[in-house]
Amino acid sequence: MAGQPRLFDLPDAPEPWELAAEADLLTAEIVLPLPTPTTFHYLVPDALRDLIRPGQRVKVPFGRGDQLKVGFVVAVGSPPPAARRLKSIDALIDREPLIAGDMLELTKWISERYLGSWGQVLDSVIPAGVKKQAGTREIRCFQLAEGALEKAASLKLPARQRAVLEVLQEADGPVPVDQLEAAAQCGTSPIHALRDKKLIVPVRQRRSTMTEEYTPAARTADLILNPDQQTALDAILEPLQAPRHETILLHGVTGSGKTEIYIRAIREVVSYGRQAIVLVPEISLTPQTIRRFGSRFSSLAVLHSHLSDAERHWHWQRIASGEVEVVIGARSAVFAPTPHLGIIVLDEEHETTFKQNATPRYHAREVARERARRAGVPLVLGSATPTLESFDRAQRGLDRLIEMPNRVEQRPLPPVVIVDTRNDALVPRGHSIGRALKHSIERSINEGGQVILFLNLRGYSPVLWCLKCNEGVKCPDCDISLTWHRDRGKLLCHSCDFEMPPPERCPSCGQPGQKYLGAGTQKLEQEVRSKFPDARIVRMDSDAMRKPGSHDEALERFRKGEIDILLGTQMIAKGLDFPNVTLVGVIDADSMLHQPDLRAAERTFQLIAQVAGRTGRGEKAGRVIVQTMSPDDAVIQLAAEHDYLGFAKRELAQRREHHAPPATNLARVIVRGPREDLVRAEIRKIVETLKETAKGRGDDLRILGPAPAPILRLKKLFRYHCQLSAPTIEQILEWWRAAEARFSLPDEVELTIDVDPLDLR
Ligand SMILES: Nc1ncnc2c1ncn2[C@@H]1O[C@H](COP(=O)(O)OP(=O)(O)OP(=O)(O)O)[C@@H](O)[C@H]1O
Ligand SMILES: [Zn+2]
Repeated sequence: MAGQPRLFDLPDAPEPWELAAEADLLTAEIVLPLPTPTTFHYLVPDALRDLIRPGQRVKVPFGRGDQLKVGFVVAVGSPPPAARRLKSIDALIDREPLIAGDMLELTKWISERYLGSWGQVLDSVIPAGVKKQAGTREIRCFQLAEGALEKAASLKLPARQRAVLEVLQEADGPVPVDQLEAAAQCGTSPIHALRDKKLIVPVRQRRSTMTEEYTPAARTADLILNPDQQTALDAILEPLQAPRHETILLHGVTGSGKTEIYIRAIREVVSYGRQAIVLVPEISLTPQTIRRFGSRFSSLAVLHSHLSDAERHWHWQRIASGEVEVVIGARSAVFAPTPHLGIIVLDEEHETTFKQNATPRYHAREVARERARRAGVPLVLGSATPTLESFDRAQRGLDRLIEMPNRVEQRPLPPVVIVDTRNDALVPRGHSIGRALKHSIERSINEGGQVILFLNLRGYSPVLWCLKCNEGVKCPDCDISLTWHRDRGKLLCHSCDFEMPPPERCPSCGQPGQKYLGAGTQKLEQEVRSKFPDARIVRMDSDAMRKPGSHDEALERFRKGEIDILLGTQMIAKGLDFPNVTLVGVIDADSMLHQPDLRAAERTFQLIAQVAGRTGRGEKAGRVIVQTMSPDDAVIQLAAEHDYLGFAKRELAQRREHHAPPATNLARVIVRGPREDLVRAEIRKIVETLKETAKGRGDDLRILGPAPAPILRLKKLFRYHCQLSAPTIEQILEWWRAAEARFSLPDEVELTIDVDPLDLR
């Protein structure tokens, strides 16, 4: 800020009496959900003076036509020095602020860090159910008027009216009419009489209509920590007790007992009267974790994606009141309105679902880091396979690294056997399960163990191949092969909602003779059933687990031993802890490896290590079979050796060489629209502007592209992209802001900027 402008600098300076009048004006600074970084000042009408606070929504006239728009109040104060002729706020929407001051500041930070508009961030951060006050109802109540009791003492009142006054005196606050009638054993007339005498006054209050009571799970005792766990816990307790902010990366192999450490650290936080937020990848996928927390803490709020608006609002209020000790939730739970935050834990730190794939494109880990920093509390990141971003930070001493290289009770990590499917007797003939894996499954089941089979592809066949065109049948709206879902008799696009019955002739050349290629989980299920007719089998993927609760139910049956083989997509790779699993089979390690993505190797390593981690967790030993056509690939070999450090070292060197994260920072610009020529022309202009703006900002700003996006057409729109890279994120942000002001896009073309992109398709 340049300081207060002096009076004579103003084009037409107000007369002194105008200024005096302005001194008494109250204005509010408002952000609107528009794609602009600007805030707007409005006059606060007298009627709202005592009611208006930051965090509330208001309706304000906007633009030439004074169209009413909804915005958030972010500050209240005297008019800004240079402001002239301000418009007035039209109406106040919320009685109470929807968001506290510190969280307002955090949303502002997000809008800056991820190049979004503050208004849009605010709008998306506050759940719809909270805005609507879903699940609450306005109730007519009565309370005592001021001095009512003294006044009543000098009056002769009928017994019923006295009874009403007594009830209100005892209640010490507003009482709903029906409750008042019941407690005073009267009808409405004594109440109305008292109101007419001005002894009681009506008030409206919002009450929850939710009756759901939280039933705590059966309590279980704490485990005795082993020395590794104790060391890790001590490292977390130190900043916790100080208290100060520190980010701790807990790199512990699968089954090293990380959850128990979180629980102990949170126990400490709760003993200070503070609250904890635990972020997990996708809540409906981790019922076990929730149950574990539920059995250790008396008040829990679980924020999962199946909540109704009313339930979400109810939880939000419980959390804001401070009564909830632990909030567990997916990505957006990082915004839980805990009044006295004590710690944030982010489990399975490597999961990509922590990054939001729509505006605002924030990463929950970075938001958690910023929130924890502002609150002066620790952030704990846990994973057996940390992202290279987090591992690199820790190695450079920016965050604290704690290693837990061993499983609890000295259990060994399972041996991993790599099977080369090129020489298998079955796989080249179209089977998904090769000979070695088949024998291992038989042996495991005969010995009373359970089996997990992993294939990261849902549907029956991923491709319907035309032998004439030598091409798969694609979605008419996307550049993506349609997947055959035999159970529904349809070809589906996994990107949009398109579906169609399988065509008898190739839609592109009109010739018959098409072939289904490859196998998804549905085909795998069929093969497993025919190979192991006596086994009890369950398939777990988003098609099979569509009903809320079905996932939890299937896992419960697996835990009880009612299922022999659990097969599925990455849904089964996450955090499951079943002691009787003696075999894990990875059907196809290559599909992930050959993706055109800078993180393909990292994802392959993570997935193999994580699925492998589901076995050997109990008394029985476990083993893992990885089927691949690239048995010599270094990544697959390092995963088989459980060598995270070796992998990280190798991959970090490669990223450095290719100027890829974490050696550099990226932002991806995507331009899309219905006309390819327009989109291409616009991305070229944008790149030109970016190149010009980069001049004089140092030679380490780089721009890649423009180029067609790997999926050129998606949901009917053509997509082109480019990538900005720079040594620091601040450089990227400043560069973009300087260039952005100079873009002017035609209406049919949309632009998205994705800071720290994870999805590069
Ligand atoms: N100190 C301990 N003594 C005995 N058992 C323990 C101890 N700590 C944890 N366990 C048990 O070890 C198992 C693995 O622990 P946990 O699930 O916390 O591992 P994790 O590190 O989170 O693994 P993953 O990364 O695979 O999810 C659990 O069944 C847990 O109850
Ligand atoms: Zn599609």
